[in-house]
Amino acid sequence: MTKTGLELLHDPFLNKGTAFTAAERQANKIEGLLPPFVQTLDQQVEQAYEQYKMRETFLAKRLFLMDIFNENRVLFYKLFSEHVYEFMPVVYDPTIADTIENYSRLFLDPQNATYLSIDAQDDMAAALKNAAGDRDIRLIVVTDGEGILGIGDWGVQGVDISVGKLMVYTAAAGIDPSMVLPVVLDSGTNNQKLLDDELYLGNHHQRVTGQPYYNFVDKFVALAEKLFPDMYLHFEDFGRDNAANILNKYREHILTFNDDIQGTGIITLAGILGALNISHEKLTDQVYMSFGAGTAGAGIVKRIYDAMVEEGLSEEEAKQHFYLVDKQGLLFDDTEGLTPEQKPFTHSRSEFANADELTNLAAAVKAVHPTILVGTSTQPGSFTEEIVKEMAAHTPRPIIFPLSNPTKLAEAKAEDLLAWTNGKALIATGIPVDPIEYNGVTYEIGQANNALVYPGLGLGALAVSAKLLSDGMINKAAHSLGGIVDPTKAGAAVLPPVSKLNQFSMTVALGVAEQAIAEKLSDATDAQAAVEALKWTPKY
Ligand SMILES: NC(=O)c1ccc[n+]([C@@H]2O[C@H](COP(=O)([O-])OP(=O)(O)OC[C@H]3O[C@@H](n4cnc5c(N)ncnc54)[C@H](O)[C@@H]3O)[C@@H](O)[C@H]2O)c1
Ligand SMILES: O=C(O)C[C@H](O)C(=O)O
Ligand SMILES: [Mn+2]
Repeated sequence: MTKTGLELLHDPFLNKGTAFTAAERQANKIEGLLPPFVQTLDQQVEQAYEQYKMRETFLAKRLFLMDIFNENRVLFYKLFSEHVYEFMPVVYDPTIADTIENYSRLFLDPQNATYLSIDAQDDMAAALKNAAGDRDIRLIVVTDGEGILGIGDWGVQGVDISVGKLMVYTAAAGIDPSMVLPVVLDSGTNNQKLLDDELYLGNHHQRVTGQPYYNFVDKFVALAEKLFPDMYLHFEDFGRDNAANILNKYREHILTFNDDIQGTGIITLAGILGALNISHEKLTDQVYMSFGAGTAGAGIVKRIYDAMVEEGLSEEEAKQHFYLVDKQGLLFDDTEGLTPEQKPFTHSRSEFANADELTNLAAAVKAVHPTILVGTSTQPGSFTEEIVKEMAAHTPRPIIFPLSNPTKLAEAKAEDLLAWTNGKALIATGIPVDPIEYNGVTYEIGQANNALVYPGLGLGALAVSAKLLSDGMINKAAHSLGGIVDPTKAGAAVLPPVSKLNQFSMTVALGVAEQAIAEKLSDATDAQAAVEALKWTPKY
C-alpha cells in the first residue's frame, strides 16, 4: 500500500518534507500541504543545523534532533553524518542518560520502538508485526532497562537506549534505518521512584525474575527469529544477573551480540593495544586490574585474557595477570557472592601476607602494582590521586581507563590523570573528552566506548549474513582499529578519533565479514562487495 497525503508526510521512512518535488506532490495528494518552494536535502540540512544551534542545552538540542528523527529519517541521518563528532554526545551518551531518566515526562512519540510487556505476552507476535509493518527487519537492539549505562534500573524508559544505539549504527556504519527495530522488554522495575510516579509509562510492578523472566526473553527471541530470520540481535544494558546468562544461552544458536560484554571487551582491548603501541610494551607483560567487575568489567577481562592466551601464554599463566576488585574489595576464591564470570579470575588469599586488608581499591593497587587499571564500577572519582600516584610509582606508562558512563559517574577525569602522572598515563574514557593541554603538549583522549566498534561489527556480520558471531570475528574487530593513530606523535590517543567513525567502521565491517567467510560462517564470497551492497547513505 503506498501512502499518500498526511499519512505520507507522517511516515518518517518516506517523508521528504519540503523536498517533495511538484510532481511528487501531485502524484501523492500532498499538493498544498507544504510551502511551495522545493528544497534540496542540503538546504534542509543547512536550515536544520541553524535551528539546532539555537538550542542552548544538550538536552534541548537532542529533543530538537529527535523531532527531525520522528519526521524524516533521511534528513536526520544526513544532518548527523555531517556532524558526527558534534552530535554523538548529544544524540547518544551522555545526554541519552537525561532523556532516559525523564522519558515518561518528556514523552511525545514512541519513535517506532516495540514495547513488549511481560503482562501481555499473547500480544507479542502482533506487537512485533505492528512495529515492523512491511519493513525487512535485519537488526534489533533490545533492552530490559535494568542496567542502563551506570544509572541503574529505568524500566520501560530504557527504550531510549535501544533507539539511541540504533541511531549510531546508521550514522557510523550506514545500516539502513528502515531495517532496524528498537525493542524494550518490560518485565517491571525495581526503581521505586518510577513505581511511585503515576506518570511512569511502564508496568507498575516489581521486576519479574527467575524462570518466568527467562521464559519471557525466550519467547521474544523465538518470535523475533521466526519473524525476522536474517536478523542480528543486539542485547543492551541488561542487569548483571542476566546479561551473561542470556548471551551464553543464545550465542551458539543465533546471530547475537551483547554490547556491554563483547562490544566493551573489543574496544577496551583495542585501546590497550593502542596504548602498548605507544609505550612499546608487550601485552603479556601487563598486570591488569578491573575495578567494578560486573557485566562490562568481566566481559573486558575475558577478552584481554583471550588475547594473552593467543599471544602464547597458557591459560593458567594468563589468569595470573588479572586482579578483580568489586564491592567486596579484591576478589578471592572464597569471597562471598562471586559471579560465574568473576570466579576464574580470583586469587588465593595465601598469595598475600595481608589478604584480609585488601578490601578497597587503594589497598589492592598497593598490593598488586597493576600496569592497567580499568574502571567499570559506576563509582565517580574512585580513581583518586593517591591511587593513581601509587600505580604510577611502579610502572612507567600506567594504562588507566575510567570507563563508567555517563560523565557524572566516571572514575576519574582525564585531565587529573595526566596531572597526577606528569603526562605519563595512557588514558581512554567512556565519554568524549576534548583535547587537553598539559606541559606544552596537546593530549588527544581516546574514547573507549563500544559505539566505536559495534556499528562496524554489526554491518560486517549482517553484510555476509553470518550464521553466528564468533570469537574470531570479535577478535578481528578488536585488531581492526590499529594503524589509524600515529603513535609517535606526542600526546597521541590510544584509539582513533570519533571524527573518523565512519571510516574505521568500514574497516571493522570488512575485517569481520572476511573472518566470517574464512570461518565458513557465511556463504558469501566477496566481503568487500557484500559490505558495500548493504551500506545505506542518506539521500532522496
Ligand atoms: N565505555 C563503555 O563502552 C562502557 C560499556 C559498558 C559499560 N560501561 C560502564 O560501566 C559501568 C558498569 O556497567 P555494567 O553494565 O558492567 O554494570 P554492572 O552493574 O554489571 O557492573 C558494575 C559493577 O561494579 C560493582 N560496584 C558497584 N559499586 C562498587 C564499589 N563501590 N566498588 C567496587 N565495585 C563496585 C558492582 O558490584 C558490579 O559488579 C557503567 O557505568 C557503564 O556505563 C561503559
Ligand atoms: O552506552 C554507552 O555509552 C556505552 C555502554 O554500552 C554503557 O552501557 O555505558
Ligand atoms: Mn550499555
